Amino acid sequence: MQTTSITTPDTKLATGFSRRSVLGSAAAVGGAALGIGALTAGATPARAAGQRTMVNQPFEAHEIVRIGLIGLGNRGFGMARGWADIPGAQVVAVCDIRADRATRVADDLVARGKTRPKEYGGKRDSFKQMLNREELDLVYIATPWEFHYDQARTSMLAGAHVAVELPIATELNELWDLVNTSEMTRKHLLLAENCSYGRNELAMLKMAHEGVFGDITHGAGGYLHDLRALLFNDGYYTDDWRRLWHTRSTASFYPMHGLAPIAAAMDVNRGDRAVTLAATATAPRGLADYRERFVPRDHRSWKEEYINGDRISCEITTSGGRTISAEHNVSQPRPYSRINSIEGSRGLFEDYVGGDSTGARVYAEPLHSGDTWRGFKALRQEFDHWLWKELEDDASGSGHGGMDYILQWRLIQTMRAGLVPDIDVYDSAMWCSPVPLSVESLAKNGKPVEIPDFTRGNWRKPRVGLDSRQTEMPPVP
Ligand SMILES: NC(=O)c1ccc[n+]([C@@H]2O[C@H](COP(=O)([O-])OP(=O)(O)OC[C@H]3O[C@@H](n4cnc5c(N)ncnc54)[C@H](O)[C@@H]3O)[C@@H](O)[C@H]2O)c1
Repeated sequence: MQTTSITTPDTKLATGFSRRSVLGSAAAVGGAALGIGALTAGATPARAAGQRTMVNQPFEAHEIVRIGLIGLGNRGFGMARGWADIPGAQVVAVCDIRADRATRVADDLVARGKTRPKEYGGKRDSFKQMLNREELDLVYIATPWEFHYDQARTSMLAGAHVAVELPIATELNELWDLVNTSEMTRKHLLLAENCSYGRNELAMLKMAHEGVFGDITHGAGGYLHDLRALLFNDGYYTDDWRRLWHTRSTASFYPMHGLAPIAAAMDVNRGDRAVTLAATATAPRGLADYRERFVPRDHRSWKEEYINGDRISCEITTSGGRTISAEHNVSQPRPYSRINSIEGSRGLFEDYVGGDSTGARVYAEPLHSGDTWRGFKALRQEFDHWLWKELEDDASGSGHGGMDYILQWRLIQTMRAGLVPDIDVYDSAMWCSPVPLSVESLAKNGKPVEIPDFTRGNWRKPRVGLDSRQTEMPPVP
């Protein structure tokens, strides 16, 4: 399936994406566009004229949401069906640098009874042609990480709201540039963080907000997923893009799946603020060991050197005296876990006990006593989020236990009804900031570095986010 080579360092340099920038240099691509220049962790760039906050900014109401998709590999193909199935959403255009993948998705949607979307592809910047020609309300981006920033920024400048797969960008000035572009264009950009809509995560959020755990003091989350077989599978990640990141940088590439729900439960950017991050990295052992045992000697991966630590741990502090541990490890054998645990003055919750999320346990006063863990089932039922009560049947069978569908339904609902999105550009930037900040902290031998206040002071105001009030999906015209 590997027809076009796009991930060699040389072609990347041609797009403005350089190896040095991945290593945490502040001199990456887009900052110059809005005059950001080189940034260190704590610096806050001034707002340009005409730029104002997107905090509490509702979407304009859309009768129908016209969606364009960029990147139609593993993730994009699966999500295309979900987008097309949401009431009042239409996938009107699809784009992949590999044109055959655009055709595959278009064929699939037609086979499922949908109108055929326009196909774009063949070139690295075919997405620009799509953005120029199509009237799009929403662009969804599921390309390799190195393309997210440019594609997201260009989409907002073309007049569309944007949902981006993890991470929205990998450099600090790119994160700032996305914040600034969103504020300037009045277009929302959000991380398509499906795990924020996990059933346990949303129940945990509601319990945190209703005081079940008392004053929250600590949480832990992350992405612990044995990806070794997929990373070395020739047919999976296009042109090896994900494995190659492990040759370029020592960084926490992808902790957001576990970090985002914990940050939401702590009201980060909505009453509290993440202020410092300190990172540690273990030696890189897992990928080389796997290759040694399972990959033939003539495989191209034998030319690679893996430099990313197997486990990158980030300790985050908040202005409210809380701490968050955010972990990343995809290089060692282990059962899957996003950790997902939280504790406070009256109790605690732990997910992924016994290997998966069905083993979640809780202990909270005055309900529980005697040093004995209780199962989470009854409390989950009591604190079940309205989205799950409403959409359980529709979501069943969709990706990642249904949370992909819930994310998609809720985003389309907020767009159609003209509501404030649950996740905004500030949440997205904060959740993705461990990517560059872990590099910066590691370069300083693990010293804490400042996490920027992407809200520029608006974090103090408590406001609604994922713990939303129940509202209806507008009827389809
Ligand atoms: N939220 C989740 O649960 C979840 C799950 C899997 C993947 N992801 C994310 O989705 C993204 C894609 O991952 P994947 O596993 O689908 O990778 P993939 O390699 O299967 O797909 C990437 C696709 O992007 C295309 N592409 C590359 N450059 C392009 C360009 N300039 N224009 C248009 N298309 C381009 C490739 O041809 C390929 O089809 C990643 O960011 C990944 O982290 C998220």
